Amino acid sequence: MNSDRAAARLRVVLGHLGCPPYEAVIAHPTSGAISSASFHPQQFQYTQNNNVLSLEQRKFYEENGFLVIKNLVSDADIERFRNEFERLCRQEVKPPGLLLMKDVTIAKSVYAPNEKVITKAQDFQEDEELFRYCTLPEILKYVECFTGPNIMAMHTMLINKPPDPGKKTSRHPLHQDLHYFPFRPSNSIVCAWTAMEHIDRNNGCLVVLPGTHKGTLKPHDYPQWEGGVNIMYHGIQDYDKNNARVHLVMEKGDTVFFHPLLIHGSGQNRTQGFRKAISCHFASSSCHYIDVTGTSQENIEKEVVSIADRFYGMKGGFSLKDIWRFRARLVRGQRINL
Ligand SMILES: CCCCCCCCCCCCCC(=O)SCCNC(=O)CCNC(=O)[C@H](O)C(C)(C)COP(=O)(O)OP(=O)(O)OC[C@H]1O[C@@H](n2cnc3c(N)ncnc32)[C@H](O)[C@@H]1OP(=O)(O)O
Ligand SMILES: Nc1ncnc2c1ncn2[C@@H]1O[C@H](COP(=O)(O)OP(=O)(O)OP(=O)(O)O)[C@@H](O)[C@H]1O
Ligand SMILES: O=C(O)CCC(=O)C(=O)O
Ligand SMILES: [Fe+2]
Ligand SMILES: [Mg+2]
Repeated sequence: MNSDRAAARLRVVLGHLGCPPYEAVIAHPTSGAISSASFHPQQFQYTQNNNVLSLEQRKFYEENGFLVIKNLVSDADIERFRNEFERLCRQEVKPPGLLLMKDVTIAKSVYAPNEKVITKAQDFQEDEELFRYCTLPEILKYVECFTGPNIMAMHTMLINKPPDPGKKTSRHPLHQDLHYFPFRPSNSIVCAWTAMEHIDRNNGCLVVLPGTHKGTLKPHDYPQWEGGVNIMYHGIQDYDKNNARVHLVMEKGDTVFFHPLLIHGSGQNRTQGFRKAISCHFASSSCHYIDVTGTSQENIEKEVVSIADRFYGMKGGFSLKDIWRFRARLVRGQRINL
């Protein structure tokens, strides 16, 4: 009997015995009941055993490489992130390490320090108000399902996708986030991305290729786009065009958790609003750094190191690993390797 059928049968049997539903049985592994592990030997590769995800949710992530949790972050918190982002853009506060990035088209036209020129605020680990996002118990509860108990916040972003300036530069090409990360194993890394308003295809929602997390890391480079491409927006050149693209329509507060090998991107913003999302990449602190020399990640390492040289004045001697170690923050449990 295959394990799906076994699980279905168990549910029927337990139902007859008046036992709680299958998920609840998983929640009490010490009660002497049969745990999910004994039913799915080696079946779960991308999620950890705990009692947070339902069997359905676990299977969905295992199969697809992402999971949307509706209404996870409160309106009040999102309002706070929005206000803080505006303060950062007006440069009323300047937390150390924060990178304010402009859209390539906008950077070359006007400049005034306000939220209409900033495409992305990155590395807000020293901004107490925004970094709250990475410590929200409702976020970490899910993150733990992928990373286990020792959790580092590795990379933070508030994305403020501008109305497309007419050159399609507001798009983010299809990519795998792992391309940017010099640490492994990939299954212990997860991105949390929360919609700060209603997001659909009109304002450039996330687009995912379900199941691509089961593949390998692909070579990335700048796409050949006529209108220009933002710095470091590398894309995959040769992904399977037959792969179904799924557009994630999300409401304010909805949060998607996704695997760093999942191929994703975002389309152009055809509205006049600045489409906002906040995100953090988390990793188990027991992950280890790798040397990317001689791999497809060498091109991004060179770019990151040169920006860090310029930004932090780290003249020479610093590796990608040093840059990551310096920006990473522990959010739960113990700091081990990272
Ligand atoms: C320490 C770094 C760690 C990063 C880790 C990344 C991991 C990511 C992992 C997660 C996965 C995430 C996946 C991702 O998200 S990948 C995207 C990640 N992007 C970045 O990290 C970008 C970081 N941005 C910056 O550092 C600054 O904004 C830069 C240095 C770019 C400009 O700085 P600043 O604003 O102070 O500079 P300026 O106004 O004096 O202009 C200087 C020159 O630069 C030109 N210019 C400006 N903007 C852009 C642009 N957008 N595209 C192309 N060019 C641009 C500008 O026209 C001018 O050129 P020119 O007129 O002289 O020719
Ligand atoms: N033909 C294509 N070849 C390569 N990448 C594409 C192609 N079409 C879209 N993409 C990329 O896929 C992502 C989303 O595509 P999507 O089709 O949603 O956006 P769009 O083309 O900007 O807008 P729309 O199709 O809604 O008019 C973006 O990252 C975009 O860069
Ligand atoms: O457009 C977005 O919000 C997501 C962009 C993205 O995937 C990234 O920055 O890694
Ligand atoms: Fe990404
Ligand atoms: Mg399209």
